[in-house]
Amino acid sequence: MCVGLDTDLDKIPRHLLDSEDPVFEFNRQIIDATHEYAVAYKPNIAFYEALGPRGWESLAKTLEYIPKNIFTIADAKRGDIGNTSKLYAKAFFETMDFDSITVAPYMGEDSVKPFLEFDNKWVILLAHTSNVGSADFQLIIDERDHRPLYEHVIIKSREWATTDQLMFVVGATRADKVERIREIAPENFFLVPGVGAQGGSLEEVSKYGLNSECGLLVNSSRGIIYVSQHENFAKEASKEAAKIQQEMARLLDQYT
Ligand SMILES: O=C(O)c1cc(=O)[nH]c(=O)n1[C@@H]1O[C@H](COP(=O)(O)O)[C@@H](O)[C@H]1O
Repeated sequence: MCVGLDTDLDKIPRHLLDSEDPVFEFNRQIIDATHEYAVAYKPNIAFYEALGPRGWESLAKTLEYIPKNIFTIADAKRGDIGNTSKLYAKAFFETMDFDSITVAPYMGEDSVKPFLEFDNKWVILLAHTSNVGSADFQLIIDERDHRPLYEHVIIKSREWATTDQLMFVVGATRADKVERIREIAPENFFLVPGVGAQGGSLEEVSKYGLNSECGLLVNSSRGIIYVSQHENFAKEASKEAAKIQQEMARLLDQYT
């Protein structure tokens, strides 16, 4: 399970607003409360960027606070011409020591490759996303081979990277696609957002998406971190994280 740190000053419990760095204070308590159930944390960079320099500071402190054995994802959805991507990669892999970053594939090979040039770092490429707009481009069928565009993204990008540096974003909201995606990317890990607040089915995703290494990193952000607005919010988040993690363990047993 991956806990999404989509920390929004308008949504965190009010009493935290009196602390010196409310975003970090919220994240600190969430991390303390959930780390025994999580294998990854995914701060969504937009939530920090929106706050300007103090947001970047909260992000840096949060990254430093996450236990070192837990995988970190900079959910930044970057990707640009080669020399720019190189600096995005440097920003998230060197200046900040994230283990991975979400990358948009739209600009193609030279925009993705700079992220793959770092040892022990991962690219998480958007393949089939969880939002309604995913249908606008990702589902367009290529008449030459009748494949939707997102399948081309997966097939092509697998030529650029080994399976231990490339994951794909596969939204939970269209579980019907997961079986097919697992066929064309049997070994890659999938980052699966869209359970919880967006309504995706963990059961369906597990049924079709699990592989012998597990292969699924299931993210929930709002469904865990905003489960309570009260002073004991972290305890409630912990209970919710435990519940989801136990459900995942059950599904892992059932489907592998
Ligand atoms: O790359 C992502 O993480 C992502 C891809 C996608 O297809 N859908 C999606 O919701 N996400 C992110 O996953 C998180 C989902 O948040 P919740 O819906 O609150 O669990 C947000 O940070 C989204 O930006």
